[in-house]
Amino acid sequence: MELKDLLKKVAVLNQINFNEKVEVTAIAFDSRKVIKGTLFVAQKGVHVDGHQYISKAIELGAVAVVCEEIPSEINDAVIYIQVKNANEALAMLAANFYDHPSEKLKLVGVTGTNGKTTIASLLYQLFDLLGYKTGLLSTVKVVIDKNEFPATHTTPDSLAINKYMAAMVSVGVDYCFMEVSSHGIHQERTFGLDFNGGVFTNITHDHLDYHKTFSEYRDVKKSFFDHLSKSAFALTNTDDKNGMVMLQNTKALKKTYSQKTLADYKVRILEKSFSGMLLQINQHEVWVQLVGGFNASNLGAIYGVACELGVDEVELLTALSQLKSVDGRFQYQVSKTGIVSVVDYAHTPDALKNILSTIKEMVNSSVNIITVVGCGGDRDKTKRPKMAAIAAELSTQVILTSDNPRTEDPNVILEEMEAGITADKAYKVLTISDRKQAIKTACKLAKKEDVVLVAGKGHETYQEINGERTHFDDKEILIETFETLNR
Ligand SMILES: CC(=O)N[C@H]1[C@@H](OP(=O)(O)OP(=O)(O)OC[C@H]2O[C@@H](n3ccc(=O)[nH]c3=O)[C@H](O)[C@@H]2O)O[C@H](CO)[C@@H](O)[C@@H]1O[C@H](C)C(=O)N[C@@H](C)C(=O)N[C@H](CCC(=O)O)C(=O)O
Ligand SMILES: Nc1ncnc2c1ncn2[C@@H]1O[C@H](COP(=O)(O)OP(=O)(O)OP(=O)(O)O)[C@@H](O)[C@H]1O
Ligand SMILES: N[C@H](CCC[C@H](N)C(=O)O)C(=O)O
Ligand SMILES: [Mg+2]
Repeated sequence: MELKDLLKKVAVLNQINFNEKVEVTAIAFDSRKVIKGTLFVAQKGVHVDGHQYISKAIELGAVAVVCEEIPSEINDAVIYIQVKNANEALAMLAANFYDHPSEKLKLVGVTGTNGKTTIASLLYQLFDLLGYKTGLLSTVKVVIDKNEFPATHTTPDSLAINKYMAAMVSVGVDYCFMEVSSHGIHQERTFGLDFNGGVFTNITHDHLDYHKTFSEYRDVKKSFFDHLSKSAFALTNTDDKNGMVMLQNTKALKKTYSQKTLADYKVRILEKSFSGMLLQINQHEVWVQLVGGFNASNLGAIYGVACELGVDEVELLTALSQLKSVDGRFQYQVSKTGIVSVVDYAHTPDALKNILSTIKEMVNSSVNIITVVGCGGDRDKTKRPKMAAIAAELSTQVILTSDNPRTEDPNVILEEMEAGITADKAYKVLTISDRKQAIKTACKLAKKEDVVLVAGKGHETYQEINGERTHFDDKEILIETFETLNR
């Protein structure tokens, strides 16, 4: 593609050696991926400044460089383009390179601390059931119609987003549902995408290592709605105290969903059990196979999105009742001696509180709830004591364990979790750093009808220790353990 076409709508401050006819064959923001004919975008990252790799990129064949600061030494054979914000420039370049695929899809983004994967994946299932070709960008996987690809991020970089969306367009995908993480918004990964709608789930404690304050984290989420267009809809959860804040400055059509207050999409739980819930959504009754108050809320959002996208209500209700739980989100099984085990991706204080409250509401008071939980390394440290305290408050017994220690010492993470346990709860808490042993111990402690909750990893099939990932699957270990124990 010629450079002039690639640069459309990119806010250029300055150019050196400019030649609009130069052919660009690829775009890269990582110097290690540069090949001959590439346009290299230098981004200021969290760890290093991409500007220091400009010469490496040129060595490998970059013909043009987009950067925020022009280097002091210039190569006459290379074009330098200065921009104010390299992340935004990358997003525009990617959209131009792939011919604006987001404009050719009906695209809905889901943001919030918890529920993004659940809502986006269930929307994928729903529209697939309704017979549409559908795409999904989620924490668990990327799906292009029926083809699945592993996900690297909740919200991939803008180049990958546009590439995936172009692939969706090329196979005739109509609808695309994507998770929009706060990192994604802050790093402009979603900049310039043409959203038909946005959904806000909730905002609670997470990622305060990255965003520093809660209000900064909230404002980043809000900026997603600030940028929606007039023809899009903005659907918010008014049960969250920041729900209406998200819509304050949006030009989009404002819509609400709620379990507690009057809303455009109002949900009530009429009946609940481990096998599903009877819901009332806007005067319609529907039996769903998902459980938990938070899923009733998620289904309110899904119903709202489908209605805003024009799906027929009768068709919608039938399809809603067919939705199956998402991988690693409240996945439960019952052992042959009647012990219930639940695997859930709850890795924030709020999610852990919700999942435990949901379990408590569904069992009688004689049932023991044994929770196995850890906190990830190189992530927000302030959630550690909070998650341990919640587990101890709402469980009969707690086993604190490891969850992707990454580059941190697992024992230090566990000490930081233990700091949240008050003396009166200490009797019910064990610490077993080895996650497999922790799960096995929980299974041994459980009796008929007791519930073993293994929280934090959900769909993940690895444990990351010191940068190395080894196979680890909570569900597999539960099955294996119950089999070996013959319980
Ligand atoms: C903290 C964070 O968000 N980091 C993301 C960021 O990396 P970074 O800022 O650390 O990059 P860096 O290493 O400082 O490098 C800066 C620049 O130099 C370039 N570089 C670097 C080295 C080199 O040799 N050559 C070169 O050109 C890099 O490509 C980059 O453009 O930009 C990278 C490229 O887009 C991302 O892959 C990376 O995600 C990392 C892997 C990550 O773990 N991100 C997590 C925290 C994240 O984004 N999570 C959210 C969801 C969380 C949630 O909702 O729960 C997500 O959307 O997945
Ligand atoms: N609407 C909700 N409100 C609160 N908790 C929820 C909600 N939906 C799901 N959860 C809980 O939060 C956990 C994570 O849910 P989910 O994976 O859908 O969130 P996410 O926003 O995609 O998270 P991530 O940012 O890590 O990708 C679930 O396993 C469940 O315990
Ligand atoms: N998207 C979240 C996932 C956390 C999952 C948990 N298992 C962990 O590894 O900390 C993050 O990257 O912070
Ligand atoms: Mg997710």
